[in-house]
Amino acid sequence: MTSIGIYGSNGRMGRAIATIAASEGVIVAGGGDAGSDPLPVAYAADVLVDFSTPAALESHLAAAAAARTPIVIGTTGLLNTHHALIEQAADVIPVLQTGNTSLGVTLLGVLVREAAARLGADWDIEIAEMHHRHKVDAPSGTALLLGEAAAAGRGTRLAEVRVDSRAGLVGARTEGTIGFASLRGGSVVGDHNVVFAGEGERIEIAHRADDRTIFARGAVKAAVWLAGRAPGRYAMAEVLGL
Ligand SMILES: NC(=O)C1=CN([C@@H]2O[C@H](COP(=O)(O)OP(=O)(O)OC[C@H]3O[C@@H](n4cnc5c(N)ncnc54)[C@H](OP(=O)(O)O)[C@@H]3O)[C@@H](O)[C@H]2O)C=CC1
Ligand SMILES: O=C(O)C1=N[C@H](C(=O)O)C[C@H](O)C1
Repeated sequence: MTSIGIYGSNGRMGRAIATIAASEGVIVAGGGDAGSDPLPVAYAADVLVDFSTPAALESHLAAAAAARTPIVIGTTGLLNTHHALIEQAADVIPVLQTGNTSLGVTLLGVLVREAAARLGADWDIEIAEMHHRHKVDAPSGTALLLGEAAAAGRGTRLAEVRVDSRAGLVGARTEGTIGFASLRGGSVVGDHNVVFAGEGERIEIAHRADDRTIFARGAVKAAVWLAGRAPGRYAMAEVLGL
């Protein structure tokens, strides 16, 4: 039976993950939150899940690497420096990082990549997301994941074509860019809409999360799947067999 340690255990996601773990016979070996030492739980658990804050990621990765414990990272708002630390950690432990652990969004990423690959660069790609009023990062990790998928479908890197927001006299749209728009309000769990806008027609592919259970279920599944793997980077699509 797999045991997990939860970084961000008192948060919205941490609590949802503990509930799903209990219902699936996965043991919660411990948790960590602001101000706690991440090392004891890293040694106590078979695998760690991190749904906390980017500022804590470095210490969580260091603890996971010291204890040689695999880690699933769901925390969003990550910078290039965090991604570099994740790459380093993956030399010694299995790491799975994703902006969205749900089955629906993981499949959406595959569909978006495929659509972007088949449609010409004259089809403009825009990604809109809406989340609850408490969310602190924008664009959402999911929107960025979908943007990466679209960029990959076009054979480019998101960093080269990303436009985060528009306000004022910004000029006409540059062909090949991928635009993002973020809305915040109420209790919205997570809505994402990818728009492919062509001349005279438009394709929209959307995902709506009704409940955090979908992320928690994916996180627990990923954790169980990751335990005992060789060091390296892994993807949610592998966990789900997509
Ligand atoms: N990948 C995915 O599928 C999903 C990712 N997320 C992401 O997960 C993250 C958490 O979301 P959510 O649960 O809603 O956020 P919450 O604000 O509800 O929870 C954050 C948790 O992180 C803890 N925390 C804060 N600072 C530290 C620290 N230094 N060390 C350890 N823990 C710390 C908080 O502890 P304390 O209460 O003590 O401050 C709290 O328990 C966000 O980045 C969010 O975008 C969310 C949903 C799905
Ligand atoms: O903060 C959230 O709530 C969510 N965060 C993730 C993101 O940034 O995409 C996943 C989900 O949309 C909910």
